[in-house]
Amino acid sequence: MSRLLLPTLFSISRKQVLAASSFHNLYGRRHRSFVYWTSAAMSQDSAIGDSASGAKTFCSSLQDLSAKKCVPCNAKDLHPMTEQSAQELLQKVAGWDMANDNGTLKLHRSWTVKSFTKGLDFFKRVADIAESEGHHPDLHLVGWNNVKIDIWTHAIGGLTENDFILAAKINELQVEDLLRKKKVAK
Ligand SMILES: C[C@H](O)[C@H](O)[C@H]1CNC2=NC(N)=NC(=O)C2=N1
Repeated sequence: MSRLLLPTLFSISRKQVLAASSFHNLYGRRHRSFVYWTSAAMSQDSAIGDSASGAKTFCSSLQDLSAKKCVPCNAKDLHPMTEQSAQELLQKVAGWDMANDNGTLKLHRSWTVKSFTKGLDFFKRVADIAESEGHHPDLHLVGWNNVKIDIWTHAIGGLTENDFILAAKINELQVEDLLRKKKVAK
């Protein structure tokens, strides 16, 4: 990144980010990465409040979700993410879907495990992450070997970046030993 660009990038304020975003909304979305950056910046802001400069937001939005930490859900300026921002972040959590449950956006993913007890082992591995993040999923074990997980931020009745961070960390779990082998089509 050229030296000239770096200071300007690090001096971007939230207002400039929002102006740039509306510019892009008005004049088409030629640079998907920029739109991603803007929406991620806003969703990042909504998660941690107004950052003093775009720099912190800019840097953190480049960070991989699984390397980030969840913030306390009682943070006063935590707001539900817009469906558009959620769609952008959904691209970063492979295997997860988003559903609108009576107006509440939620993340959802399911797995087939080898046995009922392997399903409980799966829950334990997820629980360890949830406890360390202070952010918790809804866990379901149905039909004895189907693990289904829903994630949303209960405190605000919608999706925040916390939910995507938790989903990304669940995706990093080593669970191959618990999963039923996929049937190979003959
Ligand atoms: C203070 C602390 O952040 C809250 O009690 C947490 C606990 N875990 C949580 N998990 C989820 N998914 N949503 C919440 O609102 C939530 N709140």
